[in-house]
This record gives sequence, structure tokens and C-alpha cells, in this order.
Amino acid sequence: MTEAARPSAATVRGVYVKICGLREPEHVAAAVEAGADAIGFVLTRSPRRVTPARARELAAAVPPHVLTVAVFAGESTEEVRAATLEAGVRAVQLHGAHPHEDFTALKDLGLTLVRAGAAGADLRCGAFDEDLLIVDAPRPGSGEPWDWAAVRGRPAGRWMLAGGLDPSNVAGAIAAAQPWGVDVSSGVEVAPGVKDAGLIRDFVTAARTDR
Ligand SMILES: O=C(O)c1ccccc1NCC(=O)[C@H](O)[C@H](O)COP(=O)(O)O
Repeated sequence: MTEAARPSAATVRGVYVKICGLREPEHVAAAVEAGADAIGFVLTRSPRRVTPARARELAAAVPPHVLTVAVFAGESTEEVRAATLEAGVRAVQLHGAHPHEDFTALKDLGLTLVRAGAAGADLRCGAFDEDLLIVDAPRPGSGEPWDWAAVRGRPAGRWMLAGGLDPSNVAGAIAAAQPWGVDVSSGVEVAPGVKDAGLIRDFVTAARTDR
């Protein structure tokens, strides 16, 4: 595991929190100030998509203890490599049906590798040589809740729960699934692709509230 994937001080006192799909500097700042451990920039087809150049601008303002993640889904490893290097982030997230070979092909970047997919996939973090695993809804970024409790005890290692989480349900979802971390996008938005600083703060607080 790279240094960037190690839990921060915030993680020691609670679950690891990733806020995904950020597009504006004020929302990046809100996530950092709220104590997020990781923030994601979506570089694939999505209402949250940003260019690699925009991701680079946003990532430049992020302190080193917060992991910056470029999110892809279905692109070739050549495309992922080029966009990731242009964005200047410290982690790559491959969402969906990327084979093990794609992770192997990106290993030499020396970045934190994140594998993301629905609960039907291999749920052992590290099975594809990734550093972090996200167990998500069938449609990433849809904001659709699913049966989080169904995976309790099944994923192993550093895994984040995602899919339909928001400030009002994240504490219950953590209690139900017992993940190492959580990841959110729609649940901290007021419209698809439009984040809200207050919801970001509320989410981080709710995720870290003692249960
Ligand atoms: O967010 C997207 O639009 C997206 C599109 C394609 C692939 C991945 C995408 N998001 C990845 C994430 O890590 C999301 O945070 C995760 O799917 C949870 O989304 P949500 O249910 O909206 O909280």
C-alpha cells in the first residue's frame, strides 16, 4: 500500500470518508475542512465529469493528508494512465468490470489503486492487487440505496461502502454493514453534479458520530 492510502489521523477516530464527484473549489475546501480522508474527481461519463486539467486545478488545493482520486469506468489503461498523469492525483479508481490485468498494468504508476464495483464482485480487498475496495450499488453515482446489511462480514480488508448514502442514513448503514470506510456522491448534492457544502459537512459528521 502506498503512503497515501494509509489511514489519516481522522480515520483513527472513525471511519474513512471519501467524497466523490467534486467539481468546484468551494466544495473541495468544504470536504477538506470537514475532515474527509479522500476526494474523488470523475473523469468518465457522468454529470460530475471534469477534465483532467480541471481535476489538476482542484487537486492542487488539497493538502497531502487527503487522498485525491481520479475515477474511471471502462476506459483503456492507456487512457486511464494519460488522464491520471495529467490530473496529478494520487490515486486511481477503476469502477465496474475492469479485469485484474488493468490494475496490474497501472501498478507502475506508484499510486493508490482503488477497485469499485457492486456486491456480486470479488469482495476481498487486494484480490486484484488494489489498495482499497469500494462496494457500491449496481449503478455507480446513481444515489440508489441497496441492501447494505447483506454484505456485512463478507468484504475483507480496507473496504468502503457506497451507493445511496447521505447524511441521514450513513450512520445506520455503517452500523448495518460495518465497513472500514464510506464513499458518497449524490447524497451530498442538491442536483446531479451540484454539491452542497453543508451536506458535505453533515455527511462527514454523521459518518464519524459515535454509535
Ligand atoms: O459518480 C458518478 O457519476 C460515477 C459515474 C461512473 C462511475 C463512477 C461514478 N462514481 C463513483 C463513486 O465512487 C460514487 O461515489 C459511488 O458510486 C456512490 O455514488 P452515490 O450513490 O451517488 O453516492
